[in-house]
Amino acid sequence: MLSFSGFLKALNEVGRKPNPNQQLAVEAAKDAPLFVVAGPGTGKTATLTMRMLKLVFVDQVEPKGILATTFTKKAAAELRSRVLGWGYGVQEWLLEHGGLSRMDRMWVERVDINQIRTGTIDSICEELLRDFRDPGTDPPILADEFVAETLMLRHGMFGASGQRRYQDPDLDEFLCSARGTGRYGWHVGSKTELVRTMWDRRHHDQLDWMAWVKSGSTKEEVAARKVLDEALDDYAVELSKRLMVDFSQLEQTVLDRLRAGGFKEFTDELQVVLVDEYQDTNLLQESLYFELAKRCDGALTVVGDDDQSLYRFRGATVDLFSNFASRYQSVGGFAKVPTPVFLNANYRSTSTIIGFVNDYARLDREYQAVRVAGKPKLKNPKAGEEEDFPILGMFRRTLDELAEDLASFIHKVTRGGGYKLPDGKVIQVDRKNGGDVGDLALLCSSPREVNAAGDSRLPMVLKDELLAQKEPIPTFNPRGQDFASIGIVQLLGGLLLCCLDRDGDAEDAAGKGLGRETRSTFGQWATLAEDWLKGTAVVPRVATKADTRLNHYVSHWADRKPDKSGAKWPTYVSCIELLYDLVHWLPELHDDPEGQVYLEVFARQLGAAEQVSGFKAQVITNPADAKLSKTSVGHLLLYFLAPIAEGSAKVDEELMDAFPRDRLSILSIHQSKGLEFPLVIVDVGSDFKASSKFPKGHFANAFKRFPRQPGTPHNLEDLMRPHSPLKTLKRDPIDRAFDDLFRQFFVAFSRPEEVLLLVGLDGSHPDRGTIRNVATGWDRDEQNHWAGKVPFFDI
Ligand SMILES: Nc1ncnc2c1ncn2[C@@H]1O[C@H](COP(=O)(O)OP(=O)(O)OP(=O)(O)O)[C@@H](O)[C@H]1O
Repeated sequence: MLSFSGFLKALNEVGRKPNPNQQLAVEAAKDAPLFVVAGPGTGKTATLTMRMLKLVFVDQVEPKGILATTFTKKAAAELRSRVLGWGYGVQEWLLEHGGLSRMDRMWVERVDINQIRTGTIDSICEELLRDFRDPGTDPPILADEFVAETLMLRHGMFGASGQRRYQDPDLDEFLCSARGTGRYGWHVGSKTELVRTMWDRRHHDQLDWMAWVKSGSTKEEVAARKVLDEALDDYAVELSKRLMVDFSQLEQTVLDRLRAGGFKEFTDELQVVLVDEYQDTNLLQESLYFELAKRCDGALTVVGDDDQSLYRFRGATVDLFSNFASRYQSVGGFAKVPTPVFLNANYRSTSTIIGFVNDYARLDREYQAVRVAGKPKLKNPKAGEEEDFPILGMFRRTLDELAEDLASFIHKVTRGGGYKLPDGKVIQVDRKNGGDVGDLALLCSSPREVNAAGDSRLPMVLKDELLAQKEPIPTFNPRGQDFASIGIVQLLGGLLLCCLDRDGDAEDAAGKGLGRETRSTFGQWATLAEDWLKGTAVVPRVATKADTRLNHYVSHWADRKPDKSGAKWPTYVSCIELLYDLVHWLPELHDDPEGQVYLEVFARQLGAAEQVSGFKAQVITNPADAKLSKTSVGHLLLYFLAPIAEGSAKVDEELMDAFPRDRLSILSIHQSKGLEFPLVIVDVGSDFKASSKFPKGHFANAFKRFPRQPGTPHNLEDLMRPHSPLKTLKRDPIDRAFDDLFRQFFVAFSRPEEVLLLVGLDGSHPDRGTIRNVATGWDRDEQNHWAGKVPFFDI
């Protein structure tokens, strides 16, 4: 058997060397349970990869006996590429220079690294259902986000028989109070999203659903829970009619089958399970992992960082990670004790940034209670070797001043001669070596361009300022606006309506299934498109003008008349053809990176319509059967265009996993998880104005900086957990809201490699303002730790 030192040598030769703590995790015995607590940039993926390769080459575990999961498709792809890249490298080196015994050589020669199973938990579950199905059965079809959202909207919220549950006053009140943030932006799309979150939690928290449904405390609440239950039932029925499962059902199905002794071929081979990003695991997933671990003698490695848990709103339960060691025994039922391993050498950031992040994590005394005990500080393995800039702060009196100065800073750094600090150091992207604006990112709690009152926020004002620079710098922020309110989206929607249903017949026929608001939105879109076609309307941020050929195209479509004489309009046309024909005339949707994302939403929603509607997104033109023709178009309105108009189909984070190099990306902090940039700008307080106009005790935007009330995820936890095996949380919901804000800024502050710039208005400056804000040094006891000793350099 190859020795561990022989393996390390091979790893070294391909340029990889675990540090001492990483080595503890890599070297641990095959069946040792491991609890790896890994701070930002400390080589989680690298360590997991090295451990898997050690299992194969040293312990001679069959690759197909190894299962590794991570949180996003992108992270899973990165893990796979490292396993294969490093794995083949090690294999080759061992065969050429490893001095292997005959037996070891036979093993190394035949082993196929490619058989290691890696993926997200969902992709693995899907794979299991596909690869290990009972003879004669088909695996279920996976309903993606767009399909699930559409079915919940059309059949859950509207109701298959036109119940219009979204208008039910009891349900409305119940949902709105669970949401807890008032009625701004409260429409059928946001209701559907919340109902889907509850559906997910029902599974994620392994709820006793019927007990929950019956547990309302007032007459109205009991009624509301009943309507909700019916909505979820209808949704489930629609999925099952189509032989579909959504993500929650997928995991539940696999868990049930595992518990019943299923997937035997797979579980007989399984030897080790490894899980990345375990801090964002939910109870359903924990149950799955424990169930899998039971099949391999408890050989479970989990890796994560409680400080970076951000997905409470999707049912993540950070305590499952923090308390892993005890849960492994008490819930998993294993006798072994997991070995804790702490990874704290941060390879990403400069010493100054690492120091700042360390202090930040320790700033709030209360927060320490929920951090993993014994967690060491991050340290810099290459301290002193690199250029180190101070943390920077840019705080201004007004939003306009801030945006102007920030745009000028960004211009200097990326297009000009650099930004010079008083000590002579210059901050500048390295354009000769491919550096560009994409080396910078602006992280905000929300990338929205306008606030609830309709006023411009930093992403909007900065965008305009950047375009006004000597060399204009475009931004990339596809989530800046409500999808349905974007000009090009409305125009494309309107053109589709003009082609599909110019006289509104199909809309009238579909009438009951469409809300009044939806029909009025359709009307606005169609008018916009018609005026634009005539040249009498401009569409915001659309430079293209309509030409006669497009006018022709739309007329022919609307009349279902081919433009070649003698030709016959086809009986069946797939709507995707229409979509791409129209897009041809709108370069904004293929040349512009934001436009490409918008087009992807249309394409995905059309894909969903194709899967869920009886007409498979076909437009039928049959003069002998006008009703059928109308119904086929009606289905496109219901399943393709209405979800867009109703705010239910939108840009989700998965649609934008690559960022253009020549634009400034504006990201939510959630989206930045797992990413790194040379220079990161964090908006810590551009939304918060201190004004004498505000009455004392006015807490504008408090939930984003110093919560006075719990947020939606905390409300949902309190509402649902009493009926979950997880039981009611002991920690106060406001404390949980604070904990989450500290985690959010911990993630933001740990993204940069070289430069961290905090920006905000003077009211948030620790010395100049009094606005309570956990991102600028305040703890929850209202003490400002940064006052008088500001940890950044003001520019
Ligand atoms: N032992 C090591 N020696 C040198 N460099 C290392 C070592 N371990 C990791 N690195 C480097 O550190 C960087 C971060 O590693 P990796 O991508 O594995 O981190 P991560 O912990 O998964 O990141 P995060 O969780 O913050 O997204 C990479 O550039 C990687 O090559």
